[in-house]
Amino acid sequence: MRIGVPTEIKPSERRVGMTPDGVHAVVEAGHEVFVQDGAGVGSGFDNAEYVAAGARLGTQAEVWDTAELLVKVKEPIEPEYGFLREDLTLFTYLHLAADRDLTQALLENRTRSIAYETVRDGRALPLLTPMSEIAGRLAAQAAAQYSLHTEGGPGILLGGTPGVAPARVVVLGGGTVGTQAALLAVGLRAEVTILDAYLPRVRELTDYFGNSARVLASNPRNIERELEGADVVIGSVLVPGAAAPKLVRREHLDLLAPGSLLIDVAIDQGGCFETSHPTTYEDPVFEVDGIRHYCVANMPGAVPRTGTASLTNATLPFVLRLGQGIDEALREDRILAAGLNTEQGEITFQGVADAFPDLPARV
Ligand SMILES: NC(=O)C1=CN([C@@H]2O[C@H](COP(=O)(O)OP(=O)(O)OC[C@H]3O[C@@H](n4cnc5c(N)ncnc54)[C@H](O)[C@@H]3O)[C@@H](O)[C@H]2O)C=CC1
Ligand SMILES: CC(=O)C(=O)O
Repeated sequence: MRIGVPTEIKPSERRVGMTPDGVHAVVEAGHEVFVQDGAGVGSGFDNAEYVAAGARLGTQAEVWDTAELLVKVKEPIEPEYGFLREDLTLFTYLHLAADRDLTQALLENRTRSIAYETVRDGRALPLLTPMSEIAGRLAAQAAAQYSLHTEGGPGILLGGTPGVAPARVVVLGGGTVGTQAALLAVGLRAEVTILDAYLPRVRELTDYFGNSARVLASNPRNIERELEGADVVIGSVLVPGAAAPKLVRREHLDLLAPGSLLIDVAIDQGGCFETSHPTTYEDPVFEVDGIRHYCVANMPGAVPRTGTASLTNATLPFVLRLGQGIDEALREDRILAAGLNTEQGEITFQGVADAFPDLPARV
């Protein structure tokens, strides 16, 4: 199969769809891999490493136009829509429920798309998890950074100091992002509360964190009580593939401590705070009613060396499976089939169909 790996062009995105080691494994399996000239540089891989692994190098147009399967990191952005076509399968993060324009472009061009974030094995999301692990850790780092006076924050050390109380960090959604964010915040000695709506997860988190963090069932009253006086709120809920539920509304902002920070990691699915909108690393923070919002939609893009290696570890077995025949893989592999979001001009994923009831769907 002809497999393409283009350069990511989203602002501040330096990850790439495959490491040279990944390319080597795919070439060994008998496939042709076309990597865009310079695609790996931002992740620390130069052209020579890809060529040594068996890839051919090409321009953006050559890579997109020749690929049967295009392995990316981020969703195509507007300048890439012109490359979409019917005999192309996209394998990448898509977050379509939050992106009407891209959904329409995929449908109009009849492109088949498999979204990493909805590939699903029971409750596990094997291709979202590696980037969620990174984003969760980065969320705690961002909380520490943007609490500094020098970064426009209130001048709080998350862990406090002997005799001075630590910051209160509230984590909404205790899945992969939430757990990693809480772990680092606990490590910094902040006072951490995690809320999750799924009771078996609440039990797991309670056992896991012991006395180091409070774990509560998520409901509107518990959320309101925890927002009161919070210094940092990390939004990390997910209903896989669907638009994120808005758990914090504008009127809740008054409950927070002055100068506090909302970090909406779930922004890629539309965000779980009513006042959020996506930002990039070029201008990550904005203010609403005196409350700063950090809503970077590609947080792992800042750690491309870690991110690209971690992503390839997870995607490679699925790329090899698709390489054996995309139709067959989607028919026989229910984990991979859960990732199918669009095909032949129709939405094929329930959460995306629910977000855009006026667009053609087959779910
Ligand atoms: N901004 C970025 O760069 C990145 C964003 N993400 C996003 O972060 C979000 C979280 O991802 P994961 O942690 O991997 O998901 P996950 O599925 O591991 O965890 C989500 C948790 O939210 C809980 N939940 C669902 N509804 C809830 C509610 N109403 N109240 C409280 N908890 C609720 C679920 O029970 C689950 O435990 C996703 O939207 C994901 O796409 C992930 C990586 C990077
Ligand atoms: C999950 C995702 O969209 C990202 O890592 O950028």
